[in-house]
Amino acid sequence: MLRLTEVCRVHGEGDTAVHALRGVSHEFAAGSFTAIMGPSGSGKSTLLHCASGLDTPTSGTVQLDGLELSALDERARTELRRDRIGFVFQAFNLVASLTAEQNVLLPLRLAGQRPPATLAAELLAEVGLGGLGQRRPGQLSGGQQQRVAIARALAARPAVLFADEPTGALDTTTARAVLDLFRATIDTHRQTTVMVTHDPVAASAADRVLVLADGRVVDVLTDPTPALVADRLAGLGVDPVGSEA
Ligand SMILES: Nc1ncnc2c1ncn2[C@@H]1O[C@H](COP(=O)(O)OP(=O)(O)OP(=O)(O)O)[C@@H](O)[C@H]1O
Repeated sequence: MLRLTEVCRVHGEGDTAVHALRGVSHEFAAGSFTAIMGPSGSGKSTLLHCASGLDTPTSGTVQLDGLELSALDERARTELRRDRIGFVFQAFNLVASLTAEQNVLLPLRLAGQRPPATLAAELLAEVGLGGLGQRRPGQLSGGQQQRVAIARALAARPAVLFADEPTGALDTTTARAVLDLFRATIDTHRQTTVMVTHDPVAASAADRVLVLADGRVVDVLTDPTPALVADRLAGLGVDPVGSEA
């Protein structure tokens, strides 16, 4: 389980200090799928970075399965990110010169492991890309590239998967397929999944939606529908369609 307790993050000091998070507490149950929403500047990225150990809270704690991230030194935190946490980004971040299979195995290889030759093909088959393992990113569609990125993120069988606008660069149908893939992999592997999104439709694929405003959790929506999410955001002055970058 991933637990945030009174997490605050202040950028800068004195007059120019920005309070990006102002005491966020939340438990992300093992195997749950949570979307993070909120107006621009409300602290979504900062929350993702603090929860994943990429950034350190100014105060408060982040615990993954009882292990407190801020108590670890930088090296131990890097190892924890590598072994227990997966990341998926809007821009896919694949290496253009490598094949899909090589991209999927790259993090494991960089960690000094020698994964079995069949692992990449298995992971790619799992995300619906069986037979495309020898293609390079430039020979794949956007949705297929995001599937490669998801297979790569899942290669180490992480406890938590963080996704930052994973459908932001995809058309509606492809986005839906990627969200369905998240759900299928959660059902199979039970990885806790946390996704930042501006899209109420994407958010409604999650079990619950955490709504941030001005660095605080102002709402938690369970069994979200696109209409409910859009309505809640409109109440915060956000135009969900207009805010979709
Ligand atoms: N490195 C930084 N230095 C100073 N201020 C920062 C830094 N990173 C973020 N901030 C500020 O912290 C606040 C929260 O930023 P954050 O990026 O977490 O918001 P967000 O909800 O992800 O926004 P968006 O939807 O626009 O991506 C903003 O006011 C932002 O300007």
